[in-house]
Amino acid sequence: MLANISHQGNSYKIDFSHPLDISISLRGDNKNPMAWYLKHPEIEPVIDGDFIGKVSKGSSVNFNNIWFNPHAHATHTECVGHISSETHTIQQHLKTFFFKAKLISIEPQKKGTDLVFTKDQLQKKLKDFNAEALVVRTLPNYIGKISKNHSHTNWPYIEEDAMTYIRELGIKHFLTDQPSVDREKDEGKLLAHRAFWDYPKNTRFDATITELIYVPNKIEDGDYFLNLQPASFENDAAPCKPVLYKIIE
Ligand SMILES: N[C@@H](CC(=O)c1ccccc1NC=O)C(=O)O
Repeated sequence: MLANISHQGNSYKIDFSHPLDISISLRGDNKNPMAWYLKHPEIEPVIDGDFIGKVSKGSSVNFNNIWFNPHAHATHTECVGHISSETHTIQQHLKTFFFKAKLISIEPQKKGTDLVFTKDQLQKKLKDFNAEALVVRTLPNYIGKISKNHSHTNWPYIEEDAMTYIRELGIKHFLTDQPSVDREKDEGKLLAHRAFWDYPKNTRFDATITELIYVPNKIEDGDYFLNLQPASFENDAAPCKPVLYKIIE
């Protein structure tokens, strides 16, 4: 199914029959990715007296409860409500779901004991940037990311001035394969989150950060359209299935 898209004075063609899924599918065992010191999600049949919600145990339907945390376990999209004292939900603030996007791959730089994404690295990759969404794939990239336990790993993070640069480029939606854009243990500073949303000075309520994506190596760096579709939750963050579409012409 082909679509012709007019976007800011330009025409593009994409093929809806070739989606490039960059989400991680959530599972109820320790092969699910984990962060923030939680154990893995649970997907278990409802048990109520003699009833077990499992066809193989005599029920007419499979009927599971699911326990998970969007920030710790799922490809998830968050709004400024993640760091604000007032309540803001992703459902309230994200109202459109299709964006021009750029995918770049960056190997973070060593800085003391940390690995960081710098402004300089971004500037080199985003010279003639013209999109609403930026997807950053961390190098090295490997399939083990879909079942990694990130807790206590001090993952790579975005430096504050690099995130300010991202905001100043007008990027509304930022996607990363890390559990956070900030340092794992940062005494609650959350400098990159604050810089991205410009919180609390000039808050960008319609801007989002999507974390814990996985971009398979077969997807090349370049320009795409992005369908960013968090599930409808009245919460600061919701599980999400971001999907890229290659621009054919
Ligand atoms: N880096 C913060 C902690 C933090 O961001 C956090 C801690 C527990 C659960 C979730 C967190 N952030 C999630 O997106 C800190 O060190 O205080």
